[in-house]
Amino acid sequence: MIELANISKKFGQTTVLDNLSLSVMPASRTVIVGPSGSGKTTLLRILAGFETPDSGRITLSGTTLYDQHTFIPAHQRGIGFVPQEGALFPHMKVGENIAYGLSGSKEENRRRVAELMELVSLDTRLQHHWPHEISGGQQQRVALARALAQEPVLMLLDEPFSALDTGLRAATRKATADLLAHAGVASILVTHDQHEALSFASQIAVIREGRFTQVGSPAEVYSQPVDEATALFLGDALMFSAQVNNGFAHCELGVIPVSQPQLSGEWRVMLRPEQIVIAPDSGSQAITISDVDFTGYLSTLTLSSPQWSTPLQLKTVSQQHWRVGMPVSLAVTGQACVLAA
Ligand SMILES: Nc1ncnc2c1ncn2[C@@H]1O[C@H](COP(=O)(O)OP(=O)(O)OP(=O)(O)O)[C@@H](O)[C@H]1O
Repeated sequence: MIELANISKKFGQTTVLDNLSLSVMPASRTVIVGPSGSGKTTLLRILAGFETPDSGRITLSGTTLYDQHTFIPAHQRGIGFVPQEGALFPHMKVGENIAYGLSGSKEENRRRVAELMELVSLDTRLQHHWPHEISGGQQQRVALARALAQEPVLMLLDEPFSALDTGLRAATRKATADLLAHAGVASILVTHDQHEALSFASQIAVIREGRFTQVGSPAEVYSQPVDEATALFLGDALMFSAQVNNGFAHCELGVIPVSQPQLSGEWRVMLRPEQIVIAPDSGSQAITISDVDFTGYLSTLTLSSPQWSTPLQLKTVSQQHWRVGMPVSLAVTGQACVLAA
């Protein structure tokens, strides 16, 4: 539905976006995730029409929004934009904020505002409040309702939940995802929070230094990251040097099947911590717990073995019976991922 092809952008001498291409399907949820300064906001602003790229092409449902000869301005793109906090006009009441840009009669607009407030689960009585009189989560819903009022086919969300505390953030994120799915609106969410990315997305695009390092489903990008930086960006990971052949990695943890059986040679391989099962074991394996860092639901165990060059740190669900000095055995479930770099 929206296609970006070879989008590049420089600010002065600095390349901020470097030849980015991406396809977003109708009614899908794409998340662009990457560290601070990697170009996420710049890309969203280019899509919205607030910024012009230096080269490339953007099309929406077959219509060219940008190329060397075309620039469709923001208000004609049919794209909604919900920025970070502070999105509401402070001098307008909630209802006026939502109605901003509606072109119907007073009565029609009043009805539409009420409909939109219901859609985003806001009490319609709040329309008479000033933005500063409502909570951060409610303000974000107002911003979303205002963007939905334009009936966009694509919604751009620039870290819209970042000012909310953890519980409200997860609830608002879920409500927004459900709402957009119900309305059949495709969305592109920008975040530097990996949990948010994995939870919201049907497609994740990982961006680093203005380039997409990987685009895929959350499960794919999480379990099959292309490189160490992408692996670590999306969650805890254990990396090992391994000799790979015939579909197996031979490493300090033993012999583990790999997900890319066509590869052979010396590689780094990755496991997610939940792939490792720890059991008390006084047998011959001689792995011992040398430290337990208890943080509630999760603990970080330091595990040592005379056969290993360095101890292994493993974040895992806490167990009461763990003690320093305890002998354990490890079992690996699933496949290790061979990392390209
Ligand atoms: N208008 C501008 N003029 C000059 N440089 C800019 C401009 N806008 C952004 N930049 C630079 O472009 C780079 C990418 O910025 P951008 O805001 O797109 O990153 P981001 O990934 O959204 O970061 P964050 O997660 O911190 O919001 C940064 O180095 C930033 O300083």
